[in-house]
Amino acid sequence: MSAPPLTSSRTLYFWTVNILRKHGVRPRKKLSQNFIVNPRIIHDFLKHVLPNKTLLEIGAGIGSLSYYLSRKVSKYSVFIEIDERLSRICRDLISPRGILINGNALDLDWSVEQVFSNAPYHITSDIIVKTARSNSVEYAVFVFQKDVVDRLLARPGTKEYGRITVLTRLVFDIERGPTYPPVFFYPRPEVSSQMIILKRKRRYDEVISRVEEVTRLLFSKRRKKALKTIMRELGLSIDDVRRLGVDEKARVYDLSPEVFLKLAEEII
Ligand SMILES: C[S@@+](CC[C@H](N)C(=O)[O-])C[C@H]1O[C@@H](n2cnc3c(N)ncnc32)[C@H](O)[C@@H]1O
Repeated sequence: MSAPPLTSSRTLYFWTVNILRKHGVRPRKKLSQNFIVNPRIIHDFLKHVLPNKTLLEIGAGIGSLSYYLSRKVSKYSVFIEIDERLSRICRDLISPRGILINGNALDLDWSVEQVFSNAPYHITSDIIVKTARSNSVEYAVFVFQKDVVDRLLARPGTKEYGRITVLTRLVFDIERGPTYPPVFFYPRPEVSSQMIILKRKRRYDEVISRVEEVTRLLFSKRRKKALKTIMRELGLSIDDVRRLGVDEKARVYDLSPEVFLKLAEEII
């Protein structure tokens, strides 16, 4: 099979549509199958590859990105695709050093150092949590729907701020990448997408696991006064909560990631 052409969006678009047609594949919406048809996204991903580190791509699709990722790393690379119709196509495109697995990425072990994905939108939160929990992963580059990136970077006290923001901010340094309009994908998704780069700054340990538990308990009451909610849900005294720097007037969703970390350390 010919290499995915990166000369123009027109050639990559026709290459993609022709392969899908040749194999009789209709993209499945419920698997978030929106393929990259603009080479700029592939170039942007490739800029971030660390050639001497093991690599995983989640949702390899027909292999447009996998082809290049598998050739850019000198160590082994793994490509996971849930849809058998697509994994058969992708298998022929990745380099002989790459391994293609037909399966659900969420059920498999991610023992690699870097993760790349034009992510299937219906499982973005699961992907972020699994990336955080997989300590071997030092580095991850994702394309998500733009509103997901906004949530990861949201400030306390905003409606986008939530559990996933707290977890991501504690575990990773986060960098916002370029934005891509729907026309960069086939079929076109409804909204724009954005690249995000995550660099691990902290291991997922017992404390971070406790942070997940604390945010689960507290964010179910996100608009309630933080002080009372913490006392009730975590069984801490008013003095303990004040000592941790929780403002009397703050609501749960006003608390910074660092305060959630202190709460987790307090109850461990
Ligand atoms: C947005 S498409 C990206 C396809 C390709 N990497 C590209 O960029 O053109 C997401 C891909 O993830 C696959 N996928 C969806 N859920 C998955 C899962 N749980 N595990 C592995 N792959 C999955 C879909 O079948 C689809 O091919």
